Order: sequence, then structure tokens, then C-alpha cells
Amino acid sequence: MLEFGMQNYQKKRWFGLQTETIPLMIPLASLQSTGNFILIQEENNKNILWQSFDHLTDTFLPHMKLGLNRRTGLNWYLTSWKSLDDPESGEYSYRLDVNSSQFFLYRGSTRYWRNGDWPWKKVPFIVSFDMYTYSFWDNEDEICGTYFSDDANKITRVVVNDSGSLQHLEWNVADSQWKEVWSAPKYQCDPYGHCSANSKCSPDNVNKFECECLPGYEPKSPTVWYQRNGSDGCKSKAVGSSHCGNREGFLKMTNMNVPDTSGARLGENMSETECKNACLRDCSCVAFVSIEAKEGSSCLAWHEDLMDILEYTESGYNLSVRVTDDLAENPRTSKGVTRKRIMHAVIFSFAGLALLLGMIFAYWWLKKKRKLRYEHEETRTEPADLPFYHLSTIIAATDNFSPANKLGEGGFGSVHMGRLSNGQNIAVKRLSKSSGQGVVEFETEVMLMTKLQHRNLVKLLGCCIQGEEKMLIYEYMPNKSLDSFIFDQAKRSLLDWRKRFDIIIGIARGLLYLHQDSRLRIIHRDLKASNVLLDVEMNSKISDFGMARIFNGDKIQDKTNRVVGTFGYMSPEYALFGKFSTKSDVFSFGVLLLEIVSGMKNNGCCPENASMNLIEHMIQVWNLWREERALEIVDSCIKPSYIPDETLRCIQIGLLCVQERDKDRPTMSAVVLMLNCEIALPSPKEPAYVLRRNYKDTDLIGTQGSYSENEMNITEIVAR
Ligand SMILES: Nc1ncnc2c1ncn2[C@@H]1O[C@H](COP(=O)(O)OP(=O)(O)OP(=O)(O)O)[C@@H](O)[C@H]1O
Repeated sequence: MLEFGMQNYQKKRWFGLQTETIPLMIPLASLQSTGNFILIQEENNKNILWQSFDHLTDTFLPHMKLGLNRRTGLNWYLTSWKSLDDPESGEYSYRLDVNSSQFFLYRGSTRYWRNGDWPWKKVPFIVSFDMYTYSFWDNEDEICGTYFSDDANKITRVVVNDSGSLQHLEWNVADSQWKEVWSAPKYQCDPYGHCSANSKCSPDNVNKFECECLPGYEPKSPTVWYQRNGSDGCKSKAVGSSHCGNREGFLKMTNMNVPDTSGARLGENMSETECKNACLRDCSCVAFVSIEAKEGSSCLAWHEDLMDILEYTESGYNLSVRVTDDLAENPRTSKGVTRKRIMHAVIFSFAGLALLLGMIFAYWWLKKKRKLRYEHEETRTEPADLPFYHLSTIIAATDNFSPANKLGEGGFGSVHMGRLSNGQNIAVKRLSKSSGQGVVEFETEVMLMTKLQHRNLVKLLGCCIQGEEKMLIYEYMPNKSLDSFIFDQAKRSLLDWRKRFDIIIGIARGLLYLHQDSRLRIIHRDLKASNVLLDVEMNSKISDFGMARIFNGDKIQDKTNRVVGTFGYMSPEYALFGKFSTKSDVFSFGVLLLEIVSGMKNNGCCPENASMNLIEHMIQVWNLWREERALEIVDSCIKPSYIPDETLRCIQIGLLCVQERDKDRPTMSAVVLMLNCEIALPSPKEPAYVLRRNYKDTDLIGTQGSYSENEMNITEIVAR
């Protein structure tokens, strides 16, 4: 960050004959690492007087915003240059349509291309795709989107060029030039509404006209249409559109994009059947798309002409178009079934019954087979697709587990560094025979790690199971675990604020992947500083999945009567009642975040009374926060490098994560969003345990023993 300002100076104000000297606020200009050039009031860093990110030209850099500042009315949008060497505003612009939350490329005032990827997702949302993270939010301050690269070293930009193309570019260091990642509009069907209303564009219609009317629709101007010009679009064949006529069913079109949602209505938490029935009940409803999401399905329904419809060769959405009975897939029988069809039904009923019974049996059999396979997959212990290492290979690599190669010791057993004959360094976790953690944890870790892959998770290279020996072979992390830095007097100063912030973001992304982005929903249950490893570039990687649990389908919370984990990081509902969910991981993340910022160990000074440490630590942070002195907890050795606003924001996010009620804590996607974007943060409520400090400690977060609460008995607490 580059900063320059003016010296303090004073100005005299005349009051008749008297003069008064008043201090002037001193503006400070600062060029941030994002490229944002800001002018701030020195007295109060939060008061941004002006910033270059508010005045976009043709280029959209990571962390810039596109959308609308609702408070100031400022519109963030891109405008092309007039020509390659004339930076005056050209005719193309890329902006957000606030009503439909869709981004459009405009040529003058005409829509030219639609970015159909945003609108129907639950807002705020954050998605990772191809090493980029995209987010979108809508609150009383602003409605906007942003993006950034998951690789901090990547130089990237999005630009609207003078010929009306939106290009995403990356800087190629080897060639010293910009390389295009993608651009739009590019293909025949890309321009907005290429086939106009109620008709789909199929780019793969080789030798055929790419436009095709939707089922139940016909060209508005047949002569124009048959000259391969789709600009007039299609109209419904049904008489009148204000009543249902005989359009009592739907035809599902697969692999479609989501048509322009400008006039569409969104229904949250509606299953596909509910969506279909709602559309059927409303005669003006012409089509619907049911969108499945982990948080619950939603329903998009259209009541006027469908625009900008595209057919993909694979994947996409199912667009159900309202059609007459003869075209419908599953027509409603009550009204629309004709006499002829009833006759057919009677004639074929016997054959149909036999067929139906056959199908039911086949369905039952398939389901049973699938269930068995599924159960087998979930419980199987043999590590599929995971390389096995021979014991002799590991012995040779670790110099027979020599003490000199020992990296550390955990609940699982000892960890040794090794080097394979191909020169690759490895870390070998050797299950100790006396380990409290056992074969179950070993198997859990193997099973999970073969299914997961993310740059912020440590990579499992293989395992070794021979005789009594059980070992996990990991990629070697030269900088070992995070606790060896932040809690070490000599090494803590090696992690300046920037590195710590990047580590926090890495952990948040790894956890978001576990909770939301991987194909399984995983609760880690033992997130802590010693389970975050650091690679050679100090990138953070979450490790130790022995305690993790998979949640299938819609399950969001579970209970256990064997509480395992580490005091100081356990949420109250888990420590007390054995309830765990993604929000208990969020709690551990909050504790860890506060540790990284403060350098204070949550269960540090007196391990014999870890619960007391936790309470004291929370109270200290909370009291300072309330007195607006939260920056006093910041580790003194990062003070020369820290950015007060960013650090304070992190403390606030940490406090949001350690709130008493799991419902109040943010999800990890919200945490990643809050860490990356300067959106307004909610005020945290009192942290967990602080409220309970007046109770006797052992009633609440005892160090060992059994707890009983309502219907739940905690029979065992295994804390480390
Ligand atoms: N892949 C690795 N590369 C380098 N060092 C590692 C690796 N895995 C573990 N270590 C080192 O070994 C130590 C012990 O790790 P382990 O995960 O077994 O236990 P822990 O996390 O310290 O404690 P617990 O088992 O109670 O969670 C770590 O603190 C770390 O320093």
C-alpha cells in the first residue's frame, strides 16, 4: 500500500475581530493492493472521500463492484472505449438490471447479451468456479456483484472492448501478454433474444435453422421465419392467453438455460411438484423452472413471453412449458382427458397393469440394489483409488522412523517426515497402538480424503496397512502447523498481517468447500491451529479428518454421545449437548480467527482449566470490542504491518462466529463473502460462554465427566 498525505496545518477563522484556530481534517491518499486509489480522512479511516473503484471505465478488476449503491444512487457499470485508441465513452456498456438482478451488455440502450448466471440463486451467494470466486449480495446499502481469483498471484481483469465483446483476460507471465479466458457474445445463439419471443436457439442445429418455436407455439410471421429470420419470434397456438383453454399440462425441455427472468416470479422453498401445481392453478403462467439447491428448491415462473432461450448440448435446467393436453407429458385427467383416450386406457389397462406391476418390481429391485450399494459405499473401509505403500517403502523413506525425522505427536500417534526414492517429501502419520483414537478415525480419514480435493485441504497421497501397522501418507508441509508460528515467541513475527489474513481466507475457503462446495457435506469437528498446516508459500491447508462427519441430503445437524474435539474450540451446543452442525465448525473457525489476530491461545496458559481460559479470552475480546478498543487484542508483532480497518473487520467476523446461538452465527459462505468484500457487517451479540460465566464452570464446560441435559446423555467427553 502506498500512502501520501499533507502535513497538519491550521486555519484562522474570523469572528468579527477575534480569531479562532481550528484544525483541518487531513486527507490521505492511498493506493491499495487491489488497485483501488482512495482518498480518506486521516482522522477517521472509515470516511472514504473518493475512490477510483467508484468510477469504473471499461475494466472490471477483482474486488471492484458492479451494481448499485442504494444509499448514494451511484451506479457501478462498465463502458467501452470509443475505439482501440480513443478512451472516450463508446456505445457498449455492461450493467446490472436491479429489478431482475441480471447483468446485461448493452449496445446503446438495447440489450445485446445477458449474463444468465446470477439471478435465481439465493442472495447473498458466493460460488467458486474454475479458480475464481463470484459473489452477489443485495441489502439496504447496495445490490452488486464482484469476483476475485483464488490465486492471489494471478493478474486478471474483465473488459468491455470497443467492438462490444466482454472479455475475461489473464496475464500470461511466460508470454508477457494477456490471454483470453472467455468472452461473450461469441456464438450464434449468444446475442440477447437471437430467436426473439417463445423460441429456443439451438447452436447445434447443423444445416438447420437454429431457431425453433417452443412446443405449442408457432412463428408470428411464417414468411419471415422460413427465410431463417427469427426476429419476429413465436406466438401461442392456444386461443387467447388470458384463460387456460385446454393447456392443462407441461412439456419438460431438458438442458435449457434459464430464460430472461425480467418478468418472472420467484417462489422460495417450493418443491418441483409445488411449483408445477402453482403454475397450473394460474392460467397466466406459461412456464416454470424448478431450481434445486442445498438450501432448498425454488420456483421460477413466467407469465408473459419467454425471452432469450438457449438449448445446451449437455447439462442445464429443465424448462417446463405449458402445453395442450395432447402434447403434455403427464396430463391432468380430470378435465382434459378425451373420450378416445379413455377408451385407449380401458383397452390397454390389463396390459398396462401387468406392465405397471413389472415396473414397480423393477423399481423396488433397483432401489434396493442402489441402497445396498450406497450403504456399502458409505461404510466401506477399503480405500478406493488410494495408492498403497509397502511398509518397506515407508521404513526406507523415514529412516526407520528415526527420532530425527519426527515432526510431532498427536492423538492419532506420531508424525514423521520422509523422502521417497523419487525425491518427493512426505509426512507419515503412524497410528499408535496405544492411541485413544483408533481404527475408526483412521478409516474415516482415508474414506473422506479420497473423495475431497481442494487447495486448502492437505492432500492424502496414500496409506500403508500391513500387519498391525496403519499409516497415512500426506504431502509434506515444510512449515508444519499454524500453532508452531502464532504461539511461538521466536516465530510469531514471521507471520505479518498480510500472511495472517491470507491464512484466514484459506481456512475459510477450505471450510466452505467442506460445508457446501464438495459433493458431500462435511463437518470437521476438530478445527484448531494445530490442524492447519502451512505449505512452502504459507498457504493454509486444513488437516486431520479423523473426527469428521458426513451429512447426507438435507441433514444439517446431528447429535452424539461421544463428544470429541479440543477444549477451547468447541461450541457450547456441542460441548454440552453433543449437537454438531456446520455452525459448530463456524464457532471453531471464529476462535481460531481470534487466535490468529491476537496470538493468544484459547486453551493456552493453564490446560488444566481450559474452560476458564476460554471464558477469560472471550470476555477480554468482548469487553474491548464493546469499549471500541478491540484493536488492543492484536498481536503486537503484527502491528507494524496491519491495516486497522481490515483487522477490526476480522475481529468482528470472529465475534460473529463465536456467538452463543448457532442460528446467529454466519454460514461459511457468508464468512468468505464478509472477508472478501467490504459489505456492512451485523453487530455481534455476546459470545458463547460469557453469558454463562455466572454459573458454576463445571456445570457448563467441565473438563471431563458426564453431562445430562433433557433427552440427551453425554456419556463420554474426549477432549484434547
Ligand atoms: N503433512 C504434514 N506435514 C508436515 N508436518 C505435519 C504434517 N502433518 C502433521 N504434521 C506435524 O505433526 C504434528 C502432529 O500432527 P497431528 O495432526 O497428528 O496432531 P495434532 O493436530 O497436533 O493434535 P491432535 O491429534 O490432538 O489433533 C502437527 O502439529 C504438525 O506439526
